Amino acid sequence: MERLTLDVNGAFDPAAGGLARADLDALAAPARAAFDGFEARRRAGEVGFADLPADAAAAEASRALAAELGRRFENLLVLGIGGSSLGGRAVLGALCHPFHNLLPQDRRGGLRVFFPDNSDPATFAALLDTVDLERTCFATVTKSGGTAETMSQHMVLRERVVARFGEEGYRERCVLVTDPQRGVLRQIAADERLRALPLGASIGGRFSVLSPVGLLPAAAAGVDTAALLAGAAELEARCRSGAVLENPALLYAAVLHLLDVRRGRRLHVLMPYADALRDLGDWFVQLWAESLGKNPGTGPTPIRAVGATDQHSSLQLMMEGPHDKVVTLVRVAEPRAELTIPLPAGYARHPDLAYLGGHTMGELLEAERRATGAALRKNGRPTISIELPRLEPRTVGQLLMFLELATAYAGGLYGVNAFDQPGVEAGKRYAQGLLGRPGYEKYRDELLGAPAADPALVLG
Ligand SMILES: O=P(O)(O)OC[C@H]1O[C@](O)(CO)[C@@H](O)[C@@H]1O
Repeated sequence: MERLTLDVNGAFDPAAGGLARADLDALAAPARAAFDGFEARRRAGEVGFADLPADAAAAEASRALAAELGRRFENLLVLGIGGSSLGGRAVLGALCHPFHNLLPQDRRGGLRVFFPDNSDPATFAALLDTVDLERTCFATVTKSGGTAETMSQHMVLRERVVARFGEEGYRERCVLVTDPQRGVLRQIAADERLRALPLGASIGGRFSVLSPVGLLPAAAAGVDTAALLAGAAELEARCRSGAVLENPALLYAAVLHLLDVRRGRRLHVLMPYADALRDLGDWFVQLWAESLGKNPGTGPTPIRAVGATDQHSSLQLMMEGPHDKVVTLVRVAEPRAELTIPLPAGYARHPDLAYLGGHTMGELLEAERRATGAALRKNGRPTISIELPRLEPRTVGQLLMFLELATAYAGGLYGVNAFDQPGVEAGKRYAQGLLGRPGYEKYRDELLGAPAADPALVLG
């Protein structure tokens, strides 16, 4: 069976300053409590992400809307930020051709999909000037409906589209994904008679990749979302035990937690040896950081890296810097494509290069992964290994659900609520005050009334 494998031996290696089995045994009861706590919230209907693979109606609605858009348009712009963008981007990165958007339509098998997830006008203006608006539709994705970055993009694009194609043309081009129960976008959907897919109240943004938030762009790009969800369901079914050695996501959460609190390894590096999982690293960073970084000063720091690229960048720090990191190395056993490295006649007499001849690039990447793991452990740095047989919708679905469940359990182990993000609100309030949002005057005044900066500390 094609399934994800987790190997935590590298976290128990004495040479790597790893854990003892007794550490894990001592965590059995807290791990079970974390599992039970999550399951209780799930049963109460508070936290719904683990049940998304079973939501056939949501999946079908996403597929149907994607198919409809695909018949009429060539480009899809996904307007969203954070969890309303990163999940879809991770799925497309993992499963589509690396240059999906550059391929001709007959080789793409779906729409071109863009994720302009920032309110940086330079990028957004360039994107709008580049795509053919006639052939472009857009999905405005925001659970709250009020995210300034997303809604600013929506309002800019809406104006252009209405100016060129009229209200009817706007209605054809714009779809929404939002919470059907609350938020201003729900009201706009009704007022403007826009098609909207629901994002249930129990699905937090960063846990929404298997909801219409991730499924709509994935289906639009041609990903087999049924297989993606089937893989997620398979992984969820493997995680129905509160016994740490019977539940892979619970074991992963437990080992990372123990390495933090017992060994001071509070920087958690996720390092896939596959370019296709680069964006998944960004998705994981939001998942782990927003879920676990909570008052009062709790939480590990997630870091994303990519092998072998980061062997020539941050690896030096991981290898010899502070003993505060654990590296999860992700292997994809069978690369999507393979290239044999030829040995030109003139190179054979250079032993520094000749050894490469006849190997495949996949063999090189795999040797680097094995070697880097071994070197890290020998240097006193613990590692964890995750392996996928290959990158396909089922295995990627497994990986997504694995990391989501691990995050939920880790919340219990750290004693924090993994499903809120109060810390991001303070900055939003100040920004909205500066922009003149009614009711936010006191935040503007507080910001502008802050003690004057010391000019001696400003150079330039
Ligand atoms: O989907 P929304 O409500 O626009 O939120 C976008 C993102 O903003 C946050 O609320 C804060 O960064 C994230 O949790 C969320 O994924």
